[in-house]
Amino acid sequence: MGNNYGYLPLFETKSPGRPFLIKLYVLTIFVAVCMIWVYRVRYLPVEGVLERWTWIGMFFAELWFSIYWFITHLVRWNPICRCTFKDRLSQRFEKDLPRVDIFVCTADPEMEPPIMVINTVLSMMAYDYPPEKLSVYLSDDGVSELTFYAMLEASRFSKYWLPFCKQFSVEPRSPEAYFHNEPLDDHKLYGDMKNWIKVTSKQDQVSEEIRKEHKGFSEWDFVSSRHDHQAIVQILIDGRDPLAMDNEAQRLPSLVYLSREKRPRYPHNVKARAMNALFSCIRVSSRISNGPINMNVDCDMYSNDSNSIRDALCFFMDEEKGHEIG
Ligand SMILES: O=c1ccn([C@@H]2O[C@H](COP(=O)(O)OP(=O)(O)O[C@H]3O[C@H](CO)[C@@H](O)[C@H](O)[C@H]3O)[C@@H](O)[C@H]2O)c(=O)[nH]1
Ligand SMILES: [Mn+2]
Repeated sequence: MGNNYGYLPLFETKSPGRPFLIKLYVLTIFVAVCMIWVYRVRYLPVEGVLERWTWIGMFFAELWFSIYWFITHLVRWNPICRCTFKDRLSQRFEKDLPRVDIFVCTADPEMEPPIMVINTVLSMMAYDYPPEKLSVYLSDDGVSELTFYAMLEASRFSKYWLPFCKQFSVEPRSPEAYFHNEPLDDHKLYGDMKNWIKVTSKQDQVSEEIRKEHKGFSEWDFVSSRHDHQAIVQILIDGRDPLAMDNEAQRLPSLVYLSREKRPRYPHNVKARAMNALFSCIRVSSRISNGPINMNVDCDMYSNDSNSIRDALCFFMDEEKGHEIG
């Protein structure tokens, strides 16, 4: 590492070029656009104030759209693509890969149903990355007991889902997306979990039986409202604990539920403040995993490629060109 003798890059920048016919097509439109400008300037009406100003108005509208069109095609004229070499990343850095903290944000259990949120969370937990170096945090601005319950279910389901993904190279690793076209009866575990969450969502409160399953539910005894409550941090899976294992006896990534403190009269600045609670000096993650690489996703965006972290690290960790991009 760091020894540039026999250095092989972790990524490559290629120019696929733009086919000649597309370039020709764009050029013909460009010539046509120029002819419209010439026409507008040459045939400006000399009589009639209204006609004259309408003509000038049309000219400026066309000018504005042509500039927009021109800029759009200028940036597409010579496209480039970047390819990563994940095998080289593994060879050089597998033992020294950095810890990665992933933050998923949610804010409203009605607009962002907990089953969707945990599908995003599960797809992040299932990244192809050393589990002891991966932590997934859910920031819940809706301070919803139901979302916490769904996270508890997800922590249990992950013990089956993660080894299943690895064994069968599942893509994408969101269970809902993967089982999309298949009857849920064939995937009983996921079907059961989904049903439980659905049934619980229909009730006003999480039942007493469920509340007994985790001490974290007691936090909700002190929640006055969505805008008035203490900070809640619950570590559902502690990846630092070597005994946190899936059902194939492999280590699991950390899974943390967080709802930042909110009090009336204090602005809570939507997602931005939630990110501060996660990232800044009072950063919750710094006390748990403190990963130098952080990633943020909205709860409605599951990962559709289990190699995304490794792809990103190829850009960050390339010894010679990494600083140009990462
Ligand atoms: O008080 C809040 C409000 C929202 N969110 C979360 O922030 C994300 C984005 O909010 P949303 O209202 O869904 O905005 P979108 O237009 O879907 O999101 C785009 O626009 C946002 C604001 O420009 C960016 O922050 C997002 O990354 C980007 O995907 C969602 O996960 C929300 O759950 C919070 O965490 N706390
Ligand atoms: Mn959104």
